[in-house]
Amino acid sequence: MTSVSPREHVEPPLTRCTKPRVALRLNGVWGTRLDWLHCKDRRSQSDQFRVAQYEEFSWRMSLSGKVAVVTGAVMGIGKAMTEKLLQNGAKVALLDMNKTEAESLMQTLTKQYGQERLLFLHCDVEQEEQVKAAFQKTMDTFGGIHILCNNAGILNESTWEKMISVNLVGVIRATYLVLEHMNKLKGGQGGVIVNTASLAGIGPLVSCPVYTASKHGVVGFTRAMSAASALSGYGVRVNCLCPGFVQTGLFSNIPARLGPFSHLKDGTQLLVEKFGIVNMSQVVEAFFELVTDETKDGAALLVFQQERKYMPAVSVTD
Ligand SMILES: NC(=O)c1ccc[n+]([C@@H]2O[C@H](COP(=O)([O-])OP(=O)(O)OC[C@H]3O[C@@H](n4cnc5c(N)ncnc54)[C@H](O)[C@@H]3O)[C@@H](O)[C@H]2O)c1
Ligand SMILES: CC/C=C\C[C@H](O)/C=C/C=C\C=C\C=C\[C@@H](O)[C@@H](O)C/C=C\CCC(=O)O
Repeated sequence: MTSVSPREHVEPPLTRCTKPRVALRLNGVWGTRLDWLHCKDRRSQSDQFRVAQYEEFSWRMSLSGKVAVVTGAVMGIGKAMTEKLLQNGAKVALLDMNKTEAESLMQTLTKQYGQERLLFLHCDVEQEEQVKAAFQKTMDTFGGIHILCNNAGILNESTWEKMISVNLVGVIRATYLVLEHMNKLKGGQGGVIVNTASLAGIGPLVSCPVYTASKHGVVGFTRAMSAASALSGYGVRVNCLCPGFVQTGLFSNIPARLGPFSHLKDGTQLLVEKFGIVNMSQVVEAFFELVTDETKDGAALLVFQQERKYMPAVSVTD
């Protein structure tokens, strides 16, 4: 039988695995990051490992009792993130500028989950003092912050400075401010940050050059912040979510959002037809994986209509 030394990384041929990653002890030897596929076909194929005796524990983080903050929480992807977090036992502080939508959503969520697990805070991620106050109010109300979802974002190439300010500077600002509470070196309990980027953070959206820049910035900041946190001992994982086209308010009336590049709207429509529309459920499952899978750090998870996949980090030193 192949014995796996604790330091050896063994990555068996992957088939789609729907079970969480586990760490296994094979006859007293721990396998690191072993992907023991629970899929039936894997077991029939597997002659590498005969598990005489194993203990397994999941890499999955439980959300029960955890405190999450979601920016841009009252509509679209942020609303779906909020609902997924609540369904899995977390307390959620919803930060958004849209009070009207918030009132309606809070009524619905309070009926379903109870008001003790919910907090809406009017907050513009462009405003340092509002973000700082929102995080403090969350700490005072729930006693901690374990998860930050930097989701607020806009698309309008006519107001490109504002787009950078919300989509990128807002993510950086909220990250630095939440670390004041989350960072283990500052008395925090550690945690995880998920930044909502986009496929446009991986490849160019020709009709949206500044939106593309903002999202590329989010991906780069995520990877660098993840490494900085790991090397500094903050105890905070940082990942980014890169969905394709999703039917939300941001994805409406696209030509009007292209500003000086509205003449390129037909090319954008072709891209939409090529990539298709991603279901919100797929976006939310990918988000949930980034939050709960504690092996994910510095990850960029791409969400397409038919699959999701991790984008390998490009190293300039290889
Ligand atoms: N819809 C898509 O196709 C798509 C695809 C990939 C990534 N994204 C990203 O997903 C995130 C959410 O977008 P969405 O599609 O759900 O859009 P949306 O317009 O439906 O929701 C965005 C939310 O953010 C809030 N918001 C906007 N500016 C804010 C600010 N300054 N401070 C606080 N809240 C603010 C809005 O009020 C709204 O509730 C954005 O970062 C967007 O770039 C969207
Ligand atoms: C008009 C913009 C509407 C919504 C913005 C939102 O963020 C959605 C973006 C959706 C798709 C962007 C696609 C970008 C596509 C190209 O750049 C592509 O060539 C690169 C993207 C991913 C390739 C990675 C891979 O296939 O491995």
